[in-house]
Amino acid sequence: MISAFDTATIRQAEYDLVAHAPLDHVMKKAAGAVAETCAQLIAARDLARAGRVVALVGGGDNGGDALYAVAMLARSAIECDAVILHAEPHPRGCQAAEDAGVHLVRPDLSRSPRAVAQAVARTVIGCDVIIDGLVGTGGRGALREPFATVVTLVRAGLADAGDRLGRTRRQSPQTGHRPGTSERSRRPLVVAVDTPSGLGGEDGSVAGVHLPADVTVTMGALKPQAVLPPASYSVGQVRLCDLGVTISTPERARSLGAGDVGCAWSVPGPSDHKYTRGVAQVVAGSTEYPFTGVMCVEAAARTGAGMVRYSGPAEASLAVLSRVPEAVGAPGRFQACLLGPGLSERDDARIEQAGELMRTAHAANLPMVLDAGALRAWRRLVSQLPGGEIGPLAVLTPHAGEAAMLLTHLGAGSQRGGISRAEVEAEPLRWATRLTECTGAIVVLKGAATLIVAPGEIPYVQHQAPAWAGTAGSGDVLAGILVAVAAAAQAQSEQAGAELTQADLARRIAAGVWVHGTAARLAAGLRPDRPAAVDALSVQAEDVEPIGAGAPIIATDIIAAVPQAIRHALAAGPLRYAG
Ligand SMILES: NC(=O)C1=CN([C@@H]2O[C@H](COP(=O)(O)OP(=O)(O)OC[C@H]3O[C@@H](n4cnc5c(N)ncnc54)[C@H](O)[C@@H]3O)[C@@H](O)[C@H]2O)[C@@H](O)CC1
Ligand SMILES: [K+]
Repeated sequence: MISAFDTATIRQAEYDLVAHAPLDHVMKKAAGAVAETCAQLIAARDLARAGRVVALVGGGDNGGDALYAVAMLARSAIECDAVILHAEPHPRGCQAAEDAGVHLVRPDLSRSPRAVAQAVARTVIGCDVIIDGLVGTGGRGALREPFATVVTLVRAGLADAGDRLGRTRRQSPQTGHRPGTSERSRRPLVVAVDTPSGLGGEDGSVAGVHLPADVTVTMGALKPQAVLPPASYSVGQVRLCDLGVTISTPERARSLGAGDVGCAWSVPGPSDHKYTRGVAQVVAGSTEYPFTGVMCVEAAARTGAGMVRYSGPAEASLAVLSRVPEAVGAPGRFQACLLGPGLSERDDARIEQAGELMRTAHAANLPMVLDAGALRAWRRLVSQLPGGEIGPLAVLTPHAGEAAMLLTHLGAGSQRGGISRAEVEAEPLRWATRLTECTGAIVVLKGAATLIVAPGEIPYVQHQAPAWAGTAGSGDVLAGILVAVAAAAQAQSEQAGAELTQADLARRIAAGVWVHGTAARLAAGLRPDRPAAVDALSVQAEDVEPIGAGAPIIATDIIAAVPQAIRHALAAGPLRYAG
């Protein structure tokens, strides 16, 4: 499990720590982790020269960490510059850097932000690693000048360096030149100290310009921006430097790893059969989108449902049964239902069928997953339920556009108008939480990082899915996985004679999201675990997964990889006891 805490909580824990240990001692430990990361990244570049590091230094202890880090690197014969961008930089850090032979660059801070930024850009050219020590946990609000312009110019330079490299690669057929690994990685890598400067929102929102990192070496504990989107899209690989702080307050957000999923997963024992493993009922597809159900049903079956029942248009039933002959067309007992993929609001017969199953599930307190068409038909479907309440075991799976539509419909926006998709994308945690408050349901807000939020619970955020997973049908596969997970959870509770709780269901749903993302990674040719290496300080440079790593996939590739993803989770989970 990866846990992220509020910045103020972590700062307090660090204060408590430095009350018992000298601050410089703690800072040197932090700086040591930054220096080690830089040295490893440079070593992996396989350079004929020693390598060069440039630190961008602000006025606080974040800048102090950066100064101590370059001091350590300079002592191991790496060429280092430190660009001092504050009138009063950390004095002992400056001294340490100077003593170690670091070249201190002091742009004239009385000049325009652009002139200062150009001085920075000149220093950065040709370096291998940029250490971002402008602002850390002491940052307040959007970056001020000259940092904002410095960051803008450095970002532009990095993008340009990437483009030039791309052109070289495209030219290779004419020149016969094949860029090697070291050339591929010629763009300077950015190592953020504690957090990329400019990212400070406690809810993952991003205000103003920031410097995205390839690796973030974070101190003490993970900050919210390390896991919460959209900020988390800019932290790169996160490495935790364990300072030995103790935090007893609840997390701001958590992410399940393979071992947690292995623990949460229902596995069949010798006395199990299809009904005790969970029967999933799927209502998907319509005359407009007849074949959506194929993906939902196959995904549910491959996730390990004991049985999958399917209701949909006649032509779709044939397609479902030809692909998954194990599916059952006849209605009957079920433990969780999935309503909505490929469901058209104009298909009255199908909406009526979905409504009937929803009433059955609601009356029996069974989990139900509401996706796509069922979210669009919210008013018609939910108004049929007693009190118009969907219940705690409902799982809503909107993407940002659907969440905006639903929030608008529920009147969750401002007085003047509804919520836009862009607003949800800018503050996904805020709006997922709002949606869960309005409905009482578990909300799975889909995106590059998917949030799983239940009322009053610590939100889960899962980052496994590569960008290639954003493809037609991927959401249908997720919905199929989730209904199988929900059916298994319900079946297990029935066996134990206990009520399935919303908190338990939310955790299992997060595990289902992990399986979907991990299956997509495997399908795309990536290794199952995203190299987040949060507690390993032995990173290899190839662990820094570049944007766009992997290869294109289609939704059915994800389904095919589901069993392998589950196998990986179970292998990382506990050895179960038969008793
Ligand atoms: N306190 C501790 O126990 C430890 C702190 N450490 C480091 O210290 C950092 C926190 O240090 P500080 O509290 O000095 O704070 P920071 O260094 O994060 O930020 C303070 C500096 O940034 C400026 N600043 C704040 N908001 C700004 C904005 N929006 N635009 C431009 N400048 C802005 C302030 O004027 C000040 O100069 C951590 O992020 C971490 O890197 C680590 O060394 C570990 C131990
Ligand atoms: K920073």
